[in-house]
Amino acid sequence: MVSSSSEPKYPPGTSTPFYLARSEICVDSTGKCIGDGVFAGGNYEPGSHIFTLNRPLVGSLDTERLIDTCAHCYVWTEGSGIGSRLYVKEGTKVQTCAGCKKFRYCSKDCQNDAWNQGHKHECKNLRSVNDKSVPKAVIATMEILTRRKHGLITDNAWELLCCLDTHIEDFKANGKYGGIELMALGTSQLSFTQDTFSKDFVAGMYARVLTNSLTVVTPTFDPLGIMIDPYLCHINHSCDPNAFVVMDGPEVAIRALRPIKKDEEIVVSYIDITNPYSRRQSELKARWFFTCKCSKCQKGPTLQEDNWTIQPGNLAQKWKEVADIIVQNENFAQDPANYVGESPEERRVAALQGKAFAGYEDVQRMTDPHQAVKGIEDGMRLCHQSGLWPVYRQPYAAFRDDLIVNMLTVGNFPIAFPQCAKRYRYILPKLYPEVAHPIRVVQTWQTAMLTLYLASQEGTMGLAQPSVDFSLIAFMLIIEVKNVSAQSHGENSAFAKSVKKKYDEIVTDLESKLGPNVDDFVARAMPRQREIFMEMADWMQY
Ligand SMILES: C[S@@+](CC[C@H](N)C(=O)[O-])C[C@H]1O[C@@H](n2cnc3c(N)ncnc32)[C@H](O)[C@@H]1O
Repeated sequence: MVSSSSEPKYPPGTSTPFYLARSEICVDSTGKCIGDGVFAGGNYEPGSHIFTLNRPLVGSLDTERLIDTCAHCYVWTEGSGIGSRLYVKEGTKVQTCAGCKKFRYCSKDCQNDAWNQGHKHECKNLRSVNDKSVPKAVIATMEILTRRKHGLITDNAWELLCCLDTHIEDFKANGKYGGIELMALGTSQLSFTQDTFSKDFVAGMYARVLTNSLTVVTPTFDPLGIMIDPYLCHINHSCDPNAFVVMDGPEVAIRALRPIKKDEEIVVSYIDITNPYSRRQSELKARWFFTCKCSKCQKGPTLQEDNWTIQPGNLAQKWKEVADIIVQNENFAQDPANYVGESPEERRVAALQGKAFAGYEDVQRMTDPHQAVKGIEDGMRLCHQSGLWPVYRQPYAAFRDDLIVNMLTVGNFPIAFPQCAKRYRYILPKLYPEVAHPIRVVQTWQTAMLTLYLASQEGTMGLAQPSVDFSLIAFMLIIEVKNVSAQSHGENSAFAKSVKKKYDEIVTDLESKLGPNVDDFVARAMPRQREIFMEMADWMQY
């Protein structure tokens, strides 16, 4: 293995300096630093851009996304029918590569660029497995090996990639190494690189992909696949991050969430940091093999993520009985991820929490939105009726996000809308206190576009009341997003531009109706519409 030095290394083509160096976060049990991290080369204000890479070294789409997403620029051609993905050009379609019949591209340019960047060496190989589904981590590893073999990965990038920890010993300890060796064998054959890389080296690279990849996302954070990059993959985790990753097509930007001082380590979140302490710790240990000691984790289960609405001892009799049945039949209460405490009351709550998270995981695997809605509603009822969950505690809040997405998919806008209002009022400010937090921004945008859609419908689908002006509520939300999208996504991002375009359209429309008095009208009417929208947050019982 190539050892990394603490000497700063700047990636070519980045617009703002950052550097890689020994991280004080990654330490072994004796406190010795054992890993690298990415450090700020300058001071950064919240919402400012730290650096951008034109594209990650390698990206690999989820199997389900191979059919509707460009394998080069990652434009996802499906998705929201209510317009929250306005940054996708109308009519964008993908066409299958005639060679491999596996990847699809949205244009000749994308196909040609992908060909030159490595697909020409992989196309034939992929064709041989055309009718079989190949795991994305295998495809990513295959691309890394093939591209290095053909001189398409520089020595510097290769050295940095090889510095990343394989966690082989951890995989041996958790019994998963056998599976890794098997996958590595398949990857070697698929990449035709047996003459270049040993079996063990390929297993190490495959393991690196498993433990170092980041998620490829759309600008509205729909997950599309995984990416590996020698620079990005050096960024360490914190449950209290000072930066976030945002994508604009293939471009990956790191932006500041909080003030970052020169030489401070840049940290992002690998997981959903709105989860309770024990769940975060378990997930990080299981997937990335470390114990998080960030400022938030050091406070243990004492922060808002771990709040319950009632004390475990005050659970209603009916829910005690439900919990006891779960304790007898499932092992949720023993799972450290659900840990609440040792007393019988706390173990009951742990069992209910485990049941809720298991239900949430089941929903993630469901492809039929009607079936998913049923699973989501069961989960939300458990969280609400047990009286334990505040609306912002997970997985209650995550169930609501999924409910909104699925209600939009099945066209049930009269339910989706008040749920969006509830999320906007009670959940987003709590979970994402920074107004330019990208998740808060895209979820507010989703609500804005739904409201605009409702404004365009005759009778507003039964939601209309004489005092409600859906157009104005939509305009209010659009203004809010427009004011922060440069911080969350970057001024020149396709997302920020699509928001600005929609804002301009609405202003033009209002001017045509109201003449030059738009500002007066908005200033007069908006506060009342905001109040009405806030009242709508209480329309749904849960
Ligand atoms: C994507 S890599 C980050 C780069 C890594 N530090 C290195 O030098 O290879 C992920 C790995 O870094 C380590 N890591 C990341 N964040 C950490 C943290 N907050 N505390 C301890 N180790 C961490 C873990 O070993 C994890 O599996």
